[in-house]
Amino acid sequence: MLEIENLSRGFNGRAVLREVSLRLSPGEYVAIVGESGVGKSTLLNLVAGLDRPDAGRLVLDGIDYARLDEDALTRLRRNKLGFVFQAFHVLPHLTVLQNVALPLWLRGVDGNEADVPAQQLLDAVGLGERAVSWPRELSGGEMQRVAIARALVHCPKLVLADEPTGNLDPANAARVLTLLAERIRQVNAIGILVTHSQTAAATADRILHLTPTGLRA
Ligand SMILES: Nc1ncnc2c1ncn2[C@@H]1O[C@H](COP(=O)(O)OP(=O)(O)OP(=O)(O)O)[C@@H](O)[C@H]1O
Repeated sequence: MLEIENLSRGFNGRAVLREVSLRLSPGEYVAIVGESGVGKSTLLNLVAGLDRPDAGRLVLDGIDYARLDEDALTRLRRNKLGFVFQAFHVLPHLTVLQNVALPLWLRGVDGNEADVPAQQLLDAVGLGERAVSWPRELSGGEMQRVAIARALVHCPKLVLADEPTGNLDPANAARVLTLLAERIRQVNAIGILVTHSQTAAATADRILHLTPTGLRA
């Protein structure tokens, strides 16, 4: 269970999020839409533990992680979260397969053992034949698909995606969105997708609108 309770965040004295609340159970996948600048990415960054709220609680499986110290927060992110962000950090000195296997290595899975699920995810995003390529040899959209494979490989319980199909052609966008929704259901995860695309939002179970006064259906 993810509980977002009265979450507030402002920058330079200007309130962006005001007491935003949302409760999601395992298996729930929601899309958050809203005008540019309303605070969608700000909200996702808070839920991802990449930024801290000014006020409010973020509770995942009973733990208020808005208040954890950096080490504990890093462990929680590593074990339970999968992110697909606009600024995807594909590591240049690792091959495509190694990049995807990385979340498994960080959880102590042996190198060879990690290769199997990493290859499966690469196949699922249509990059099975690029496993030994280097990130510099990929296009922007291919790199984005590597980032998506990496975000899902360790079956995270909380999957967060910020405009995950921004650089993709319609066919690959559809493939990635299907994979995202399937994975979330398969592992009974909680999913939050932030997007401007109606088509992308429609792949989630429910659409929520973020407005200056909060989240509404
Ligand atoms: N680190 C920051 N420092 C100062 N202002 C910030 C910071 N992060 C976000 N903001 C401001 O907060 C507001 C909300 O930004 P955010 O990126 O969350 O909006 P968004 O709804 O995701 O927009 P878009 O749909 O255009 O991506 C914006 O006015 C932005 O300038």
